Amino acid sequence: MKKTIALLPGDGIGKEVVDVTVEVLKSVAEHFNHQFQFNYGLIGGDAIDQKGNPLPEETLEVCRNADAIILGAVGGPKWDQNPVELRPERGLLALRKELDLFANLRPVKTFESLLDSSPLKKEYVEGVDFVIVRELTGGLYFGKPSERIDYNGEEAVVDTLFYKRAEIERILVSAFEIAKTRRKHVTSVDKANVLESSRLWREVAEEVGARYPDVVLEHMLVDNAAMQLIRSPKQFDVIVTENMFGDILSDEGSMITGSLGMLSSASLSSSGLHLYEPVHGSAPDIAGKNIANPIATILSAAMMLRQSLGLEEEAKAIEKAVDNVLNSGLRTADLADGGKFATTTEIGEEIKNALADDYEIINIINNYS
Ligand SMILES: NC(=O)c1ccc[n+]([C@@H]2O[C@H](COP(=O)([O-])OP(=O)(O)OC[C@H]3O[C@@H](n4cnc5c(N)ncnc54)[C@H](O)[C@@H]3O)[C@@H](O)[C@H]2O)c1
Ligand SMILES: CC(C)[C@H](C(=O)O)[C@@H](O)C(=O)O
Ligand SMILES: [Mg+2]
Repeated sequence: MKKTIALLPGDGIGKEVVDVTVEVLKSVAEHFNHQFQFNYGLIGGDAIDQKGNPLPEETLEVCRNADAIILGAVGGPKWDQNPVELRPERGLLALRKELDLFANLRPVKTFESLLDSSPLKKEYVEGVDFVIVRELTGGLYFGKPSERIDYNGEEAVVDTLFYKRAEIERILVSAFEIAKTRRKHVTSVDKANVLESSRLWREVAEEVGARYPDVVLEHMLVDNAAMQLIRSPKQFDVIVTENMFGDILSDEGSMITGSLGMLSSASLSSSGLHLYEPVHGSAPDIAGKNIANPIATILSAAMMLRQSLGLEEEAKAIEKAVDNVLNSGLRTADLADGGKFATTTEIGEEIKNALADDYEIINIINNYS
């Protein structure tokens, strides 16, 4: 199979984790006889420095001509004082909007070998398996006005939480469709006791829910949801929520697995061109040290193989290799609890080795069948 993958490493550890992920994908391509063409694009701070624009037109073209997109992360202190249109995050938001990447899936699933790495007690995290379906192209992130204003001579500021009914409906439909393939339970998270946007959200959730009689719909206020994620995370199957609530709850959810460096994501569009990225950011505090955990990005690549390229066996091979490496006790610093740790590139190498062992087994089985 011949496929084109757009690579947008971005800033900070984004580059380090994407580099390692590409090596893993090359190994998969070689062994499963695929041709992956990797086309790079600039985004974020790097793009501002080189092109004066956090999302240059060339990058959009690279994405539009690809079968799928992998992104590292954007941002860093170097650009934090820039005017809003020259902030790295603007590049990512513009990309999400341009490509209509409205459904952000963030699976939170614990790994047996990492049960002791979570700050939560083992009995609370064992068996946790839910997915956050985060609306990604609306809400507070995109509503206008969003600006500083003069309010009767006083400095003031306004951000706008804006949703069209259809935008709420399509993300809820996505959540229910996903729930149908899982444990058939949707928790719709909102702040309906305060926000009008949440009251419309709840109304639409009820309407969409009625079309899925086999799926249980539950509403939960976001402050309670933040608490329930820690108190009893196993109760969740599919959490669907608006853009900013999803951003916050997914970073919180990541700690159930032990580290933000473990959480992968897929941003799905209406057009079929999807983007895959770790949930974490550019981590300026550890950038350039070769100590970042690349697993979130590697698992995002597995999601890409499954969802965008239809390569289920290859996706499973990566997930199994990650599992094997973690089972062997190897950890990046974020999971090593102050003990001995492996570097970003070492983890990548070990995942490639684990893949190679797996291919060998596949070959042996094929030769005997
Ligand atoms: N999708 C994205 O591109 C994205 C996401 C979040 C934040 N950001 C940007 O990243 C910059 C830094 O933001 P932040 O520090 O709040 O969030 P962050 O996610 O970059 O880092 C938060 C903490 O988690 C650690 N961490 C994150 N990923 C890790 C990994 N793979 N391995 C080990 N440790 C990891 C970091 O070292 C840091 O201590 C900001 O400019 C922000 O806008 C970008
Ligand atoms: C960098 C930032 C714009 C982004 C977001 O808030 O969506 C990030 O935190 C994420 O979770 O992907
Ligand atoms: Mg975030």
